[in-house]
Amino acid sequence: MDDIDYARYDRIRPIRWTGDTLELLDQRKLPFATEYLTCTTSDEVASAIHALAVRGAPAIGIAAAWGVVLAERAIDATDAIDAAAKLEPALQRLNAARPTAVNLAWALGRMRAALARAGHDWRDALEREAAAIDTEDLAANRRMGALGASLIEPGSGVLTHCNTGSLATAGFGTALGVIRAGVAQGRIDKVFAGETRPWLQGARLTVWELQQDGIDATLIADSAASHLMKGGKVQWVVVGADRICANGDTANKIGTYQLAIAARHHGVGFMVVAPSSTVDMATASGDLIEIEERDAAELHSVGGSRTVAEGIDAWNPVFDVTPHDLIDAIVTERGVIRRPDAASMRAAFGG
Ligand SMILES: CSC[C@H](O)[C@@H](O)C(=O)COP(=O)(O)O
Repeated sequence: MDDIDYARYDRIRPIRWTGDTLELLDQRKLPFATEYLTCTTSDEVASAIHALAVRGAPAIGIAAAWGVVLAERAIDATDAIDAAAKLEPALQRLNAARPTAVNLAWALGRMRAALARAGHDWRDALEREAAAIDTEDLAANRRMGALGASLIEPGSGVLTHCNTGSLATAGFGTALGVIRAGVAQGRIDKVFAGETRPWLQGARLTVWELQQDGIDATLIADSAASHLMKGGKVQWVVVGADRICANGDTANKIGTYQLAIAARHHGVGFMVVAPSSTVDMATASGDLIEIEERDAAELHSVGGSRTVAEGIDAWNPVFDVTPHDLIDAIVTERGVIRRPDAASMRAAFGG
């Protein structure tokens, strides 16, 4: 199953820990400038998450974990218990940076737990935990790539949405990892990527990432997706997730829900690919997920140039929820759940 040369996908590193600082590849400037933002405090990391300098559910969890290490460097504490109390305000500010992707709260929960277990070496324990979160995410992505690709018949076309690649994760990607594996194995002949308005993660990031790998991808306007499916050009829609609930309902980038509806209408498969850190068994269904709403200014302009008359109102929810019954497969590093529902999710993840 593992016949993939992973090293060729290692070129893009969105998150670099230097030992003293956290360097984040500034995704607001891609694809035309490759610049790293240097964070020396946890509040700088929280701001970078909020401003989308670093984005993508797994990546914001990893960045936040390193943010806790930066917070640890700034405090004096007598022991791990004292440190936990002193670090908590910084953890809460990191947690508040973005609401929808559960990976952020999950990573901070792991950092709290690591501190609670630690002895006198609590500073090293926090650094080891952040590194483990990073390493485990890369391993999960590689595993999901192989599992997800195995569902795709040779000669298929796929459509993806937003950016779920190296930029959104520790490397290789979630949905984009499946696409990379599927192309490497000769299963996928054709890749389409939606622009992903308004922030254009697909147009600015996904097709650029695939170009770095030498994988041809065709960009489409988000509004061209149903027409593409009707023409029989894609057999699977492959997307990531920001939060998967206990019944399989899945929050992902705005526009995902309408892709799932169109896919079902056209007999196209719909696959969600995300690490188990994106699974939230404490949230029963998608109705309970807080959907982030961002500034209307993201809709008023394109590339910094105003496109909308002054005085026009705009509504900018940046995620939506795909009901579980529109999902054909959820792929995590723990395996594939076909036609997910509360029972199959419980069987896979407990709770
Ligand atoms: C692998 S990241 C999770 C999602 O699949 C991704 O597409 C997404 O929605 C990210 O949202 P973003 O707002 O760019 O952080």
